[in-house]
Amino acid sequence: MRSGRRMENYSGRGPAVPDRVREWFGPHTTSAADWPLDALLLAKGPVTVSVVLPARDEQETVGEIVSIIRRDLVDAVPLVDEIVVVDSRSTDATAAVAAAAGARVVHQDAVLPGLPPLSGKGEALWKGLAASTGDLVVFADADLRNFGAHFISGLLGPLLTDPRVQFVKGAYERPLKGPGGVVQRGAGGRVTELVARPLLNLFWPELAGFVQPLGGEYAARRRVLEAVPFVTEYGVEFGLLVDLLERVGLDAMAQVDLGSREHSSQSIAALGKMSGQIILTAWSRLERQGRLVSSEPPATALLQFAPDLSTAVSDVAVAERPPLMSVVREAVARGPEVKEDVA
Ligand SMILES: O=c1ccn([C@@H]2O[C@H](COP(=O)(O)OP(=O)(O)O[C@H]3O[C@H](CO)[C@@H](O)[C@H](O)[C@H]3O)[C@@H](O)[C@H]2O)c(=O)[nH]1
Ligand SMILES: O=C(O)[C@H](O)COP(=O)(O)O
Repeated sequence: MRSGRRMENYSGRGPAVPDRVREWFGPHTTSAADWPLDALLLAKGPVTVSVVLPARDEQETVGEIVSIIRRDLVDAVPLVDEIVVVDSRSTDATAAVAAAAGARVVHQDAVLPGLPPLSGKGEALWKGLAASTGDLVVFADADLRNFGAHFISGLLGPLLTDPRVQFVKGAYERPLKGPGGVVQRGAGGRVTELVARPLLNLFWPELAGFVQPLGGEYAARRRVLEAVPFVTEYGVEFGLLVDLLERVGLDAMAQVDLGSREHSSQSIAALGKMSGQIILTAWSRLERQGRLVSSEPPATALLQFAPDLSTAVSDVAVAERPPLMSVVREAVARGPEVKEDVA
């Protein structure tokens, strides 16, 4: 593995970074600039790469993202072999825009149609995994507003050059657009900072060195992704980190600094629901790991208040898809036709 970044402390006081995290961070954290395209192409050989973009109502951004990947990583250099957009029940022109830009579009509910449909981002990713074929799979959100090809090539660097690496997560600075469009550097990622990072530090401190544990840009070897469950909704990234830690160990996980990442922010109410889904995902992993024994399952209804104190109740329950490998094995045992793509 390349030599990476040193971990800097904000101040010398207070509790120290755990040795395990500090030792991991340096050699396992690189920057996109460390992975030039010519070096990646040399390393690629016969390995195939799929980019999978989950998209629900992303007609404003998905076209440009697909076009950039096509132009820079398919036409200019043969780094990416397929671009799959998973249309996640969009009600806008996402599917048409993505197809016009050169992606293969699959509809979330049309992949593995024999299974009862589930919902949310985790389901879109799992279906995208089923509908794609590359040895390496790169996931990226379809709502990025400052997308560049380095988001994809950077994530591929450690996987193409080091056989020990199984999973690579994007790291970045996240600006937040506040009232009046004023951009605050480093203020984005509110669920990350208020929910996910504290949960990880408290219960899976080995994962504390991941700069953006919830980020939607990450890549992995197909065989590893097919061997772990996918939590539905917005629990998917948290669940994958915890499950992959258990399956492959921290030293097979890496991160790459991709610079700055801008996306379309959701409302506080929507982020509250996302937080509920992440907390329930953490709960499920604590239970599964035998670290929490409860007499009753958590409630899954979230009551929220508007400024006029009117109320809304939503269900923040998450479900789970089993490792894709087990589903494909079962389907093969049953007979042909496991996948269907509908453009
Ligand atoms: O039902 C859904 C919901 C979202 N998406 C897509 O998933 C991506 C990320 O969704 P978004 O609503 O933009 O999530 P964020 O508010 O940005 O949430 C952050 O935190 C989430 C929880 O970890 C991660 O899933 C996201 O990738 C990460 O950007 C986008 O392309 C969406 O179109 C779907 O495909 N189906
Ligand atoms: O990852 C997160 O924490 C959520 O997507 C919220 O991000 P935001 O605060 O940048 O909107």
